[in-house]
Amino acid sequence: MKNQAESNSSATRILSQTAEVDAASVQPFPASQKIFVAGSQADIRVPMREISLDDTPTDFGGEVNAPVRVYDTSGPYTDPAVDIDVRRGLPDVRSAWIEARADTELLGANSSGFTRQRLDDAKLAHLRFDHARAPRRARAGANVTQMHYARKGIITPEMEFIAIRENMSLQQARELGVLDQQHPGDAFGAAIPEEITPEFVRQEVARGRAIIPANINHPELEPMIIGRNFLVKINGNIGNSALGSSIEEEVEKLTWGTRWGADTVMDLSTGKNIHETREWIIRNAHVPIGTVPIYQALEKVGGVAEDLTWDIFRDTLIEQAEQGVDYFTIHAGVLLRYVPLTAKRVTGIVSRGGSIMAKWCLAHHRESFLYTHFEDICDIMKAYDVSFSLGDGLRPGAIADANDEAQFGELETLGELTKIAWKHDVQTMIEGPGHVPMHLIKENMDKQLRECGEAPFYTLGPLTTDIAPGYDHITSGIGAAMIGWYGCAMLCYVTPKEHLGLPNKEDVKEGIITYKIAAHAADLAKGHPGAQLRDNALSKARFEFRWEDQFNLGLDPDTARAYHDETLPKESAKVAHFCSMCGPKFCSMKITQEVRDYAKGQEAAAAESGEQLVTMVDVEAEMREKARQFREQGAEIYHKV
Ligand SMILES: C[C@H]1O[C@@H](n2cnc3c(N)ncnc32)[C@H](O)[C@@H]1O
Ligand SMILES: Cc1ncc(COP(=O)(O)O)c(N)n1
Ligand code: MET
Ligand code: SF4
Ligand SMILES: [Zn+2]
Repeated sequence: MKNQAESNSSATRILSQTAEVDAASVQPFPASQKIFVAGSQADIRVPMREISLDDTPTDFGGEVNAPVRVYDTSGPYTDPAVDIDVRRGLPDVRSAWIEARADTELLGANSSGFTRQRLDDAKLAHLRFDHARAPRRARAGANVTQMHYARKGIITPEMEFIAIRENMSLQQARELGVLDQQHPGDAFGAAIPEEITPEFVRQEVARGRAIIPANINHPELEPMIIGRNFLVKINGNIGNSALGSSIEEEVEKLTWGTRWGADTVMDLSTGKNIHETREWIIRNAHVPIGTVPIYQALEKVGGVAEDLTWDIFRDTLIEQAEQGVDYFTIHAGVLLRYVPLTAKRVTGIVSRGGSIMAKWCLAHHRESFLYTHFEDICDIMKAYDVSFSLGDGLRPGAIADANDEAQFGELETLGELTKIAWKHDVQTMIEGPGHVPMHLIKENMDKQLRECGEAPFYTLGPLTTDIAPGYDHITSGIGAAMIGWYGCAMLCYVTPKEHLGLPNKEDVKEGIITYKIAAHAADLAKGHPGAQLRDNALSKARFEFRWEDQFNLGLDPDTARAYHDETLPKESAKVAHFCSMCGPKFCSMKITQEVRDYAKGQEAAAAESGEQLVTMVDVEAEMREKARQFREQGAEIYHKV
């Protein structure tokens, strides 16, 4: 793979002719089929992955195991019916829905001066994406946010798509009887319904408790939702830096990251050709894309924070909104009076956006233009439906700095800004820390819910200790699982390279899998309906020594299979009742099976002789349980589908 410097120097290499999709990102998942669940109109087709399972071996009962449907973030890349060409971009999902609302117009030209300048620059021809879309904007006076429609009582196709997606065929699973055991969970006051309906999605968006990041200029997007009463989501960060990476590598990180489960992706590029890199990313992204516009604005003023102006920033917002960015991180809560509160911190201000704004504020001795122009920013957001991700510019970057006055002062300001954004019907989530020891995490969640009127929280980790550089996906995965359980709606991943360097494609996968684990562990602990289905199926496959099913039901089948095969590569080992951990004589699950077989034989003999025995099965308890299940299912027959 070429780096940026190399690809710039090769005059013959024209990206719009040569770029190729990453081959690994378009492989089908093993034993999986891409299926689409239909909505109320033909063009609402909700993707899911269906994993088919082997029958249970006859010595375990010989039953058929129903296929398991899982949430699918991999998009058209794993759809055999779609011919992927990254030079053309992805198929259109939403344009007809957007047009049908009749409140937007296609523009004859881009509204951003910077965009027009880039398009006119002949020197950029070799980097340009050839199939840019004509920009769309709200008609004069119109507000095109999902929150605005929700508050008017309108259920959009996006909302219906999301309801089907979040339910993940839970209803079908219940009918098949595969969800016969799930722990109730403890959701700390979240209000997760038994079934997600389009009307529930609308209500949550209307009251600001959930957001649907979906810019009208990003019609390739498969709608998803971020909110405490929905499945916990994860974000993966990508993007170049001054010291490395190319457009192709970044598109590769995008497709690789969403393959493994990224629900949204942030392009945090700060290096060369930020505009062109983003164009390639968005046109090839079926997930929402977030950015931090102040990074590119700083690039435009040569990296001198004091030289930033509202005009440059405003043009950058419009430039990015017309490309299709779905959410903007805006560090508008960094107020002058909070900056001195960071003076005694161990690591000061670790947020890039936060440090840039702190510098500007001190240099001008004024509140930042992000704060003073906040309502002007709202006006731009609602003309394209870009969501706010209010940045935590003063988050702690060290365990010692957690939950300090600067951090919590900023959070209070973010609460005030949330209310202003909501006045404009602009969708809003709030960014959170950072480096926080476990016992101080819950206070972050509780304060955020209180200050920000339950707007979704979106946290970086948190990292629960500072002592493991090289393993910060783990130090932060621990905190992410905890805060997800407490009610955080989206977990921003941290890769093993955190604090050390720019993550590559492998780091992206490592970070995503770690965060899928954290998010799912949180869903389970919250008692999210249906969350335990996949666990139950995997545990059953494990106990029945269905090795292929155990691999295929996992988050990373490739690694699971490779680890198993490292010591027992032969095909015959795939039916063995042991693995190389304990070997055939010490396999506890095998011995359990022998205990059960033995007990069965004993019980039969005792029944004949009339002798009293300790039995494996409490017959009366079984009957009571069956009666309870029957009552429960009976109630569900009348549940509206
Ligand atoms: C806010 C967080 O964003 C991440 N971050 C910042 N820039 C990039 C990039 N180009 N690629 C991936 N992650 C990035 C870091 O992990 C940081 O902690
Ligand atoms: C969860 C999350 N992700 C990304 C950023 C942006 O980075 P920065 O604040 O360093 O500019 C952030 N503040 N919070
Ligand atoms: N690791 C830092 C943090 O915790 C960020 C460094 S890169 C902006 O937020
Ligand atoms: S990750 Fe590296 S460049 Fe970024 S703040 Fe930390 S030390 Fe500085
Ligand atoms: Zn850090």
